[in-house]
Amino acid sequence: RSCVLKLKQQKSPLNKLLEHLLRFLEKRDPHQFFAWPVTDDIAPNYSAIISKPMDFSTMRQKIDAHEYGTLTEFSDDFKLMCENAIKYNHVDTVYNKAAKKLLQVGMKHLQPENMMRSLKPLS
Ligand SMILES: COc1ccc(Br)cc1-c1nc(N)nc2[nH]cnc12
Repeated sequence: RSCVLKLKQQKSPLNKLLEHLLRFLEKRDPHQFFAWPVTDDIAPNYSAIISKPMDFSTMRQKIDAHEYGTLTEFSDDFKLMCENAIKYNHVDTVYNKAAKKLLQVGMKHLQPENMMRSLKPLS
């Protein structure tokens, strides 16, 4: 029984990388606009305008459920999250601006050649 538990606790290298990247990206959302799903209460008619919502808590659940097979799938959800905020919110809002900034920072660090920059503390 204990060996089964041990196997369960083993994190795959990809999952370790994704958890590190998620923490790195969450730090760049100080207002926590992207920490939780956007509700229609917060943003009127959001669910009618945004067909595929995404947020950091959902991404964490997907990591824990091993739903990301590749780094690209993780990056795609990150881009979707930012693009939703850019689409729903007018260009002169804090949310649109924060999403553009977060997307720019995220894409910089999600490029393989730049990955070492955000992974150095791990090595
Ligand atoms: C979870 O969302 C929020 C939480 C707290 C606060 Br204040 C605002 C939002 C929020 N509001 C809008 N209009 N668009 C978004 N895109 C991502 N976040 C948001």
